[in-house]
Amino acid sequence: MSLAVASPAVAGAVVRFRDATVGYDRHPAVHHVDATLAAGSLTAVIGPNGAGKSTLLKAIVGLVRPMGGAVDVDGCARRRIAYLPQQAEVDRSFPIEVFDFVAMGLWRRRGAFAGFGRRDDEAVAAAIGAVGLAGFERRTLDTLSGGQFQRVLFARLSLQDAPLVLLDEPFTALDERTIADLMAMVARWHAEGRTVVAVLHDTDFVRAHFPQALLIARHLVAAGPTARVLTEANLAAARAMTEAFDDDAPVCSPDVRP
Ligand SMILES: Nc1ncnc2c1ncn2[C@@H]1O[C@H](COP(=O)(O)OP(=O)(O)OP(=O)(O)O)[C@@H](O)[C@H]1O
Repeated sequence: MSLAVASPAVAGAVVRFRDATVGYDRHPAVHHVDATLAAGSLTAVIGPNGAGKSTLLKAIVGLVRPMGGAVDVDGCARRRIAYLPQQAEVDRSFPIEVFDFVAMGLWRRRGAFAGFGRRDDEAVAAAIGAVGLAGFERRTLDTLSGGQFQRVLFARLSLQDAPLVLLDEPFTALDERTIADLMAMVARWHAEGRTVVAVLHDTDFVRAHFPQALLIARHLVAAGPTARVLTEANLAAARAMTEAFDDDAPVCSPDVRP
């Protein structure tokens, strides 16, 4: 399997959280976040269950609007962001073949009504081959294993050629080989200059592979170089903050800080 497909350098996007409070039905899930993800950075978002990690990614994509402050993306139109939701949120009962599903990555880039030429077919086949699934082109999604389906999702993401890639728990329930292959793709996107953000739970894995980290527990605990963020003191603070959080708390005033 070859993952070493050369690509030209890409200008990565910049993400800025400016006193951002984001939530649902006027109940904040994550409060007053100030942080910047630099162009070309590779950042892990880490924190306990319910800390607001997925909510932060949805705010970047524009699926959830900030209730206070702002979440700005420079250098990538929101529709061009390559976003991988948690597996549980992806419906694969739709009867579509692997080839056509991966080809949707090109549509995201060019618009649904652009013509499809031979070079596009070759690009789709190459993306499927690059994730080790050559020969699976005509299989329908519902016949794939969980790991194979995740590879298909990565193939589609790679065709989007996006300046900003957001991955929500991309390695959950995968074997070591699949994690290594997909992490190699993430590292390559980073090397190409893209800005990459991944929600992860495994702190050792983050220390080994992610130079930047953002630790949240309903509030921002720390952001910056991973070694300075993932300290025992910060991780304990994150646990304590989540345990203290009251899900039935009244609507947050954007002016009140913790
Ligand atoms: N669609 C929604 N409507 C209402 N509340 C929601 C919605 N999605 C998430 N929440 C709430 O927002 C809070 C943060 O959820 P979020 O999914 O962002 O956490 P997370 O850090 O990604 O958690 P996990 O590690 O368990 O995936 C939780 O209290 C959750 O119940």
